[in-house]
Amino acid sequence: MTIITELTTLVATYPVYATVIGALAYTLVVKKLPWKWLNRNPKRLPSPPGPKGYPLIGSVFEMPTERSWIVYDQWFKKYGDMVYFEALGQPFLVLGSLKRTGDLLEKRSSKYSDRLWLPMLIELMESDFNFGMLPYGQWWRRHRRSFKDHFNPEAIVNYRPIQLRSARSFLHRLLISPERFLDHITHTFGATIMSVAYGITVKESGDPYLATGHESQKGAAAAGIPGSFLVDMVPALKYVPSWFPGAGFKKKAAHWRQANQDLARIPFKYVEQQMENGTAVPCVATKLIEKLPDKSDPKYAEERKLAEDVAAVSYVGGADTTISTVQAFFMAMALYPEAQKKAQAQLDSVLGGKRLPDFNDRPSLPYINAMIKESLRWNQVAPLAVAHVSSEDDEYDGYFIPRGTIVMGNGWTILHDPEEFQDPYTYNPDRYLKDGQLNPNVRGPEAAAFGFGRRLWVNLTFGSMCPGRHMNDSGLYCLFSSILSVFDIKPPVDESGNPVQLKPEFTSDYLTWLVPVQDKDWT
Ligand code: HEM
Repeated sequence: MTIITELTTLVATYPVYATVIGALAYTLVVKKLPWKWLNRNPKRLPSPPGPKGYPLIGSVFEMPTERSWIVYDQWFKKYGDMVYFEALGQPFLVLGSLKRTGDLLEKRSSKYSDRLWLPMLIELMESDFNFGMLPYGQWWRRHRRSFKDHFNPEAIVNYRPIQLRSARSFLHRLLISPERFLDHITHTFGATIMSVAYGITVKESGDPYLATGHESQKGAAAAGIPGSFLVDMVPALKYVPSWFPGAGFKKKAAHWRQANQDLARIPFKYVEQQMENGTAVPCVATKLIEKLPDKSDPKYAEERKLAEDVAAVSYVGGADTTISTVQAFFMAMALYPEAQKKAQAQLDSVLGGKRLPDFNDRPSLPYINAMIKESLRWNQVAPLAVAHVSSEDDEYDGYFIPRGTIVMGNGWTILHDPEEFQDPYTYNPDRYLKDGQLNPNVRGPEAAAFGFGRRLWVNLTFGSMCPGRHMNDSGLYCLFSSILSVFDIKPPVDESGNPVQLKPEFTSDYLTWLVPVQDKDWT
């Protein structure tokens, strides 16, 4: 039998193999390569500089799998501040300066604002409630508009009492069990968001809402990196049944799908019931539910889904990012006692050692404000932000960039540029201050810490994209100022009582974590 006959028999006998082989062929031959064959680059413009790779497979073996932002940073030194490569026919473009992110992700945002469609994350795990994953379009825009109503700079002022209460309860927990500070950080931010979004007061430990949230976040971290699952490269694999050898991803997807559904649906349903009983605590969800049309309205189901999504996304967008920043802050305080002392001296002079800080003190605490900036820069939580995808062929600076290119701004490179941030690996809040006040002429980390491009609605000058950054900012202020007004943060000591030499190492995940923080039991 020839190989063709063998293949035909196999395919006829086992439709699953037919799906897998067909899907692979479609992906490699039809989907990934046509721009080269169809005349989409009539001027024969070159691709931007970058590793050339091998025919067909491209740079698949050079593509970094660990701490990719550092590898891309080295590539910028070799190829310039814009690096292009292909892997298995998929084009990638990594941008290493604010000029490049500004030119493409902001000025040409109509062409560069799409998202990757990751079948594992979005379809199989049903993470589409997180509008950060949705493609650019009307459905995404409606989510963003609604989210903005609840998390814009004016709206978040209403959440200050919750943030203050959470910060004070954090201090209490820290006093009782300082060695469990990592658990306390996690609990504090989960509790704050559950209270803001759903008016729910979580349990002191073993809370089921927080456990579900953590499980959902784990799924997003695992499936959020393009290429982590083969089904992202070969979408038709999603039809493979879960009993099929090698289809373990389907079981994982089912587990995380359940967590996502529980996260989005259970607390929202709880609030609906509380509202019916007249016992609901005012929160984002109550406001969203109040605005829903009548149940008999044909638009009700769609509007309710949108409301459910918007309440839930505050957890997935806000918890891990902020928690990781606070963990890094603890490390920075232990490593840089001078910075800690300066902050404490300022707190003492404002509070007189008699009370805890509140939001009215913020203008008098420029050093704390500088610490927030430096904490976002020093350990950048999302070094490559969230990947954008180009939705049209484009010509830029004499180069051809095909539609479907995955475009990433390397925020880490931008925020560790020694020209802009002297001695960039040192935690130094003073870099943002002049005569004791925030210096408006120094670039803040907001320019690159929160992503890039037009998927934002406020403050175009920052080019910031994360719509939760105001909430994040007030949460960090509240916590940093509260902790340093009553605690000293020091490195742990060894058996002889000597301070342990700490080394800040960060993981290589989609969001970075201090090693080994991400291995802890988070519930
Ligand atoms: C240190 C804290 C945070 C960091 C570093 C961060 C970072 C980011 C980044 C890099 C993006 C994607 C930007 C891009 O596409 O280029 C993003 C999007 C988003 N963030 Fe944040 N974030 C933080 C806190 C928060 C908080 C507290 C919330 C919610 C209360 C939030 C909600 C969101 C949402 C909903 C999106 C999706 C926006 C969209 O696609 O239109 N984030 N964030």
